Amino acid sequence: MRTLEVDLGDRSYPIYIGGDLLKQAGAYFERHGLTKKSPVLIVTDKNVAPLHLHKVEASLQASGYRTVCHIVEAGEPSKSLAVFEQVMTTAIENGLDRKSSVVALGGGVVGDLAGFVAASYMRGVTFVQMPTTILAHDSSVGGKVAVNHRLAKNMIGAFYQPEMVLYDVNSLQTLPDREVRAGLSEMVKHGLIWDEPFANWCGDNCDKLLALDADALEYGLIQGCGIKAKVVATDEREQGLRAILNLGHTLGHAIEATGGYGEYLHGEAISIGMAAAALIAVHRGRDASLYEKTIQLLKGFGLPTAMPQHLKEEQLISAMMHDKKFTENKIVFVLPVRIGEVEIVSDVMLEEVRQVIAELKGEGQNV
Ligand SMILES: O=C(O)C(=O)C[C@@H](O)[C@H](O)[C@H](O)COP(=O)(O)O
Ligand SMILES: [Zn+2]
Repeated sequence: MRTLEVDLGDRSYPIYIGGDLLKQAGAYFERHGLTKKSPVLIVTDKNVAPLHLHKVEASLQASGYRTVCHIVEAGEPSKSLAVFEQVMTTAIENGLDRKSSVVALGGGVVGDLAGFVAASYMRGVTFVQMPTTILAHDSSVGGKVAVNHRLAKNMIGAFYQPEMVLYDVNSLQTLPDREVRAGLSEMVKHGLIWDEPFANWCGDNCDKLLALDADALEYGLIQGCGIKAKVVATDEREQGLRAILNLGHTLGHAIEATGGYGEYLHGEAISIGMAAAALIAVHRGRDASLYEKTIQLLKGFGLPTAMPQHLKEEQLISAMMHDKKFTENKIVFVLPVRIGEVEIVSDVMLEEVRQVIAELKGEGQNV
């Protein structure tokens, strides 16, 4: 088991990464001094519940905790205000109080939803992240919690840090192939924004990662979480540096919203977004090899890098304009400088984006 620290002063917290941690949930709760007098709400989804819920419940109950569960539909549509209200109802009806904890057992959707419940219930209760996907190595660290609005992704939310992240890597072994690839998209992103050797390592170990080789996976997750933890510790509330974690997300979020939040997984959408960012950078004078290397890396993981034909340019542009990254009439883009380094730019013109959308449509479908 490895422990990484997200260093945020008196709100610092550990990320525990290792095997069979869900079965030890009760011991970790005790280690963190979480009270046994108040109920614990576990939020999970219909895919994760049959696989992992019993382990967490059994462990917490064996340690003397009273647990309550709320199981949502799997998938992005559960990140909605309607589902948020349903989880709140469960919390109220089961007598959660200010000393209660909310556990997110699942991937990014469950983490963001449960985190926003934790941040809002009685103005904030203890939040514990138990990620069960590769993608969640990114989303479970850093405290961004939110639900979506029909018009734009993650529009209603908060910065709310967890008490701990309990990352049981064994839980990844049952992930469907599509989820594996989509999760690795965020891992590749961490290499692209921060660490060229790690980006190269991802490329070299693509087959092992896709085959869920335990050692490769654990190494990749430790590196990815480590990069994320460093960036968040430097700029918790995204006043500057933290925006680099948004590589691929400007267009990526627009693709998710335009696709109705059901068509593309987050990791797939940001893969196309990362290809777009690299192409914009090349149009602005970076070496063409930057785009080639980026898409080679993404394609190695079977990730899409072409813009789906049926997504209308105007709808994508309009979705981008509703995004948080649109301020003072400018769209903020994270653009690669080279592999392992990015810059945050706010002077990308709509014409440049239109051109790239058109060019990436010409790439054909390559999922
Ligand atoms: O933690 C961050 O900061 C990120 O940007 C990580 C992203 O991968 C993640 O998808 C995040 O939720 C996007 O945040 P948003 O502020 O653009 O909604
Ligand atoms: Zn993301």
